[in-house]
Amino acid sequence: MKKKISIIGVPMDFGQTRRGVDMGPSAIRYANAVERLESLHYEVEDLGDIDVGKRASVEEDASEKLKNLKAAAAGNEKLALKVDETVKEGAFPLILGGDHSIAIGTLAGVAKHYENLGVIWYDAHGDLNTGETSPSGNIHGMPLAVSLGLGHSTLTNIMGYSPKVKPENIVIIGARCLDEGEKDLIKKLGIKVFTMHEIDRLGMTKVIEETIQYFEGRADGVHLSLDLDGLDPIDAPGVGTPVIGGISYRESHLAMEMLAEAELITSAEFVEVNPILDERNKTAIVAVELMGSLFGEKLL
Ligand SMILES: NC(=[NH2+])NCCC[C@H](N)C(=O)O
Ligand SMILES: [Mn+2]
Ligand SMILES: [Mn+2]
Repeated sequence: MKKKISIIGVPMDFGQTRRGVDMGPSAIRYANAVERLESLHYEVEDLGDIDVGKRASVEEDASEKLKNLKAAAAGNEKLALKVDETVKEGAFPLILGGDHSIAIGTLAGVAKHYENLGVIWYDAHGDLNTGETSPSGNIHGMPLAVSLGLGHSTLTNIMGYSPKVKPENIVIIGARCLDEGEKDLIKKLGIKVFTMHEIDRLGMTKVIEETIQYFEGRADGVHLSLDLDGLDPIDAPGVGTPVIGGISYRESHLAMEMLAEAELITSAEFVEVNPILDERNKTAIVAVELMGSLFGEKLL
């Protein structure tokens, strides 16, 4: 039977302050995401974009540290409902961002269908901040904490349950920029992290082998949350918070190919593509190429 992939775009930019990341879903579609997956013999349904509203349409509380909190929460509520529907239907949810705050909605919609949802957080950052530890107030730096049940209740309560994931079911890959509070939380909760140091030292093959092993017998599904800034800015320049010294294009393909072979991933999102900061849509094109590998594309 042909597996069905349901694509959901989320033109969200409330989670940070740079403009343009709301155009990420369009840029990824223009890079032929649907055609690419269809060529791999999947049934692909593009459900269009979630209506996240305009910046000025919601009145925000001026004393709130979390920027655009109400607007971000409302958009994520809608996304969570849509994702929930696609999982119920038996389709593979593939979410196109948008800034990384959308992982709050994605995980809210996915995690209720699993006893022990695993999460691979492919990212230069930990996104483990709360209002107390965040240096910026940007919600895109908080989604993993929120999914652990930490942070503002407006966000943790989305879909009416919390936490969405357990610390022992998370693997972070590509970290090279962590705030102090995030480092403390990682140590306190014992979250598994492959920093760039481990990737250099072990090689990506070993990193993904260990990741797959780690989830064996532990997780009943695994969500891949891929922030394009996990890659080196040379390969993925169109992101709002680039950090040099990242995962290479080749290493990323290898990672996706190994995950495809292991048939581990049950939902995925590709986030932080900002066409305004990009070079000739390069970052969106890389995202689509990685999707190809994740869904089993091979040269021969
Ligand atoms: N999804 C991202 N690109 N997150 C970047 C977060 C940067 C920084 N740690 C912050 O909390 O503001
Ligand atoms: Mn990041
Ligand atoms: Mn991120």
